[in-house]
Amino acid sequence: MERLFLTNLHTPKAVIVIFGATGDLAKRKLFPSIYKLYKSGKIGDDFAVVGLARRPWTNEVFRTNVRESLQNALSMEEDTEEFTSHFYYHPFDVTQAESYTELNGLITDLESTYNTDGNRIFYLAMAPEYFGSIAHRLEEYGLKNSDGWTRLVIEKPFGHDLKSAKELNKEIRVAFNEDQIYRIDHYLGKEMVQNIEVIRFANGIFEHLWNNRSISNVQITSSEELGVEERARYYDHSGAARDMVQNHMLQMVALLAMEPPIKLTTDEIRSEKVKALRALRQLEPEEVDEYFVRGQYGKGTIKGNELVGYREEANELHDSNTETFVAGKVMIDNYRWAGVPFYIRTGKRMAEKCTKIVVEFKDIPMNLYYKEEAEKHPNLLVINIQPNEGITLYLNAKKSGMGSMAEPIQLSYTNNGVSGINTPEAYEKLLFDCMIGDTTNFTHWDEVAHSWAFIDTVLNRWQEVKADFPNYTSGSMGPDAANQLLEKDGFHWWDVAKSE
Ligand SMILES: NC(=O)C1=CN([C@@H]2O[C@H](COP(=O)(O)OP(=O)(O)OC[C@H]3O[C@@H](n4cnc5c(N)ncnc54)[C@H](OP(=O)(O)O)[C@@H]3O)[C@@H](O)[C@H]2O)C=CC1
Ligand SMILES: O=C1O[C@H](COP(=O)(O)O)[C@@H](O)[C@H](O)[C@H]1O
Repeated sequence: MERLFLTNLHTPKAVIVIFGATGDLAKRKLFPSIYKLYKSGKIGDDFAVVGLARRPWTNEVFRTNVRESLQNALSMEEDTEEFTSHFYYHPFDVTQAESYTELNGLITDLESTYNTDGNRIFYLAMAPEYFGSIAHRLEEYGLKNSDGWTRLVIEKPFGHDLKSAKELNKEIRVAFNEDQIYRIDHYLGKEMVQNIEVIRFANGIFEHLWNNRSISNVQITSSEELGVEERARYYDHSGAARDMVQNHMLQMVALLAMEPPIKLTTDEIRSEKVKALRALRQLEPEEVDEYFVRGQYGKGTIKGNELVGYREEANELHDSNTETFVAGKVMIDNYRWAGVPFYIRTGKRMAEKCTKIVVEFKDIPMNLYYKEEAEKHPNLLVINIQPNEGITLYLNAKKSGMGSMAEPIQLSYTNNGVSGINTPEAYEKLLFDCMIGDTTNFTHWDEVAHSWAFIDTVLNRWQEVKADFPNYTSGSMGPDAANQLLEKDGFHWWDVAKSE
């Protein structure tokens, strides 16, 4: 594939410094994303990447590693020599002060070689315990004193609870302003997550109905087939609530629930999201079991593969009480949403990999076109986030033939089918946003804080009471209690996957 140059406008220039460049995230997500930006002409030749980690690699070993990552992630055999010539490796221990002085020298040299105007991105793809001290040392050793802009990209998790998140934020804010901090939530880079706002606010037919008068409930599912993989150490300390709910799931809730922004600016959009998160109903500890369900997978089968349970995945997990599944009922106590439950559900080792949102509309007062009550089908708006990208609207229409009975029909839009191209990977979009200084799709501190405040109550309650795990089979859609959560409100999870 030839490299494309999409625009004559200035492409962003920067030295991108990746802390943790020998790690999994860099290899699986960051290198392929930078390559796709390069191939699509979104970044030109004025960039360099400095990879940092402790192992004693050379530039050549690093570049070979980058090439392998591209082959694996993008299944391609292209010549990437020119691209990888922009990559430099510097053995570096983040805990050693002298490393930072040497790093500053290397970046300064590369800035003149690659004409990057002193713009620097520091991407922390490392364990979170290092985030605060790295930010502090970047300031202390003058790495922020360049002629251009400096930006700090921080991976999740941002803290372990509200208290630790506040401490971390305080440490980082000593060195960087809020507008220099890019807290990544990769769901905000997904095409259809970004589309939620457009679907809502660019369509009169939805915006009029988008409230408690017309919507009975909203369901957000993000299910994974994968188990804990190689991440037992991290995951067992985290669990599904911290790993997925505090960030990705509540971000989707905020986008679905927010009021229309008065302008499409970062501040206006963020301010509306923050207001929605502020309106989350804070639970009392004794209410947690009524609103939330936790689960941990046992053994089972997915696509014909027999799989062990979570506790058998690694020695240190043998008596783990960590949840690999969460379902919850989230209430938003404001004028628009009073009384409308937002049900969320996420877990590992579930039946399929799928993220989707189902908005269920209220029934009309009288429907004469169905003989049986049970046959009636409410209108649903389904937003398919992944693996399929698109929207399906479920309506009722006349059954073909004699009579005037109704049946559900679907109006579908598939994103890939219409545009004819694969949508960019989330990290690709977010990296580009960072290079052009757009923080809209990154999480502001206030969003992080409100999300932690909400989820802390649930976690504290779970900490007190040992769960009866395992309680769902690998390959299922979670424990029965997750179904009962909706049934007691007169709803059920919509399994709309097979029909699409
Ligand atoms: N992997 C993923 O899919 C996702 C990861 N994340 C987040 O991204 C971050 C990185 O995750 P991941 O790549 O999986 O982690 P890995 O454990 O694979 O990588 C950690 C990296 O840190 C380096 N490192 C460790 N200690 C030091 C040190 N003292 N000085 C310098 N470098 C050090 C390691 O290299 P070396 O041993 O050579 O020093 C390695 O490059 C984490 O915050 C994680 O939560 C978020 C979403 C998804
Ligand atoms: O942040 C995370 O997300 C992934 C799921 O992301 P997706 O884009 O594949 O849906 C999850 O596997 C991981 O545990 C979590 O840290």
